[in-house]
Amino acid sequence: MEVKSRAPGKIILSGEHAVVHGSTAVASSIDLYTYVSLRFSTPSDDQDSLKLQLKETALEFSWPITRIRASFPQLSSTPTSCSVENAKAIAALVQDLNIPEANFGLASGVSAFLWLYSSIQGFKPATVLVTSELPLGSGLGSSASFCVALAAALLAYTDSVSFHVNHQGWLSFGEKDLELVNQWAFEGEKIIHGKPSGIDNTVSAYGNIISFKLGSLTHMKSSVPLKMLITNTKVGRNTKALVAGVGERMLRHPDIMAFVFSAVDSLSNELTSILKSPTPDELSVTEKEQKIEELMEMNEGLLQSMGVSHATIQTVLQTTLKYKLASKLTGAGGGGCVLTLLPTLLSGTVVDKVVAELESCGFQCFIAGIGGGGVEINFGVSS
Ligand SMILES: Nc1ncnc2c1ncn2[C@@H]1O[C@H](COP(=O)(O)OP(=O)(O)O)[C@@H](O)[C@H]1O
Ligand SMILES: C[C@@](O)(CCOP(=O)(O)O)CC(=O)O
Ligand SMILES: [Mg+2]
Repeated sequence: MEVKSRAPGKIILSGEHAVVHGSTAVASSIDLYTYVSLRFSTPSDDQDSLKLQLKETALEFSWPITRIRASFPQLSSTPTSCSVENAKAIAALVQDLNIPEANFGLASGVSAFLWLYSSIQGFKPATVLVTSELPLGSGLGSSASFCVALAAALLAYTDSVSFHVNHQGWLSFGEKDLELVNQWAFEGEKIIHGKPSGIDNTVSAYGNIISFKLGSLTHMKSSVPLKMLITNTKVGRNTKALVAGVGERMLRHPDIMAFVFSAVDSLSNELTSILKSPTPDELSVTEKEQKIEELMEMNEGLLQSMGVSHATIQTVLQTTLKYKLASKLTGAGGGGCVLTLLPTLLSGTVVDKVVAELESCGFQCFIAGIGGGGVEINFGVSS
């Protein structure tokens, strides 16, 4: 019995961090995925353990099922936050793995895995293989796509799940089941991020472009092509620490930060109406692109005032500005990835020049497809 799932990463077009404090944010799925293959052991495998293989790092972790069973005497089968007691049990299971120092960031992902696996599937021996096309810890939502793909694979075998056929053996979940995948993924994100808003797991589960505010969401199809250059500064950072840093700044300057978050809310609402309004209407694509560029610049300024920029992000901003292109960081900031809008009428020569200049700084540039579908599963492929 084997199932494979895939869940997309994301870019945040406006509103990161402020969304954690109740502002609206706009995000889109991208066509880079995390894949999870789940295979339950059969009696002939003679395997009484749970194995987790992380392909990119070539790491493999394994726990005897008896040990996992003893760690979680009581678990709820509906989406539940990990209690302090269970978090301690998970910490003990992870500590014994001796994860190499260079990969220590994976500990929170492994913890989320243990929580989701045990809660959803209980104590069945299995092998889970994870591969990802996303750079980890770069603002493209690898943590959320990991949790969504994991929750999807784990829920695929539960009774009464319904699917729609998509393409080439890939299936999508019915509405109710998709929301269950999303809720479990959110519980995983809590373990990795501490205080996530839920936007990343929601856009990874549902796909498309969404406008999101405290759990309420609007799906959209953009009326503007939205071609974004993604520049990875390759400076590693940790979303949990950056989100906590913004929270602390808010405690120090509550009145000022309330204005900043409110400005972001208005900005995301304006972006939502630009993206939703049909073209052609009173605004041409070029006029809409100019408005989006201005909103990106303003959002970047507000993100700087939250304290989540980085010297490398400033370098990307200054470089793209030389070519009259607008950029903003995406995701938690502090390094990670920066978005640059590539207007429809921009010549290929300019794109080549700006990419060459950014890459000469040691950054990595790419263009990802925006606004595709969300999580899918496949019962017919072997990894
Ligand atoms: N494929 C994966 N395998 C294991 N853990 C993962 C994977 N993808 C993400 N994670 C977990 O998520 C963390 C990165 O999440 P985060 O700091 O939120 O950055 P982002 O979500 O922007 O990539 C990693 O350090 C790891 O703990
Ligand atoms: C900063 C934040 O808005 C987005 C974080 O995204 P990422 O983990 O950096 O991809 C946090 C959140 O919304 O949960
Ligand atoms: Mg994340």
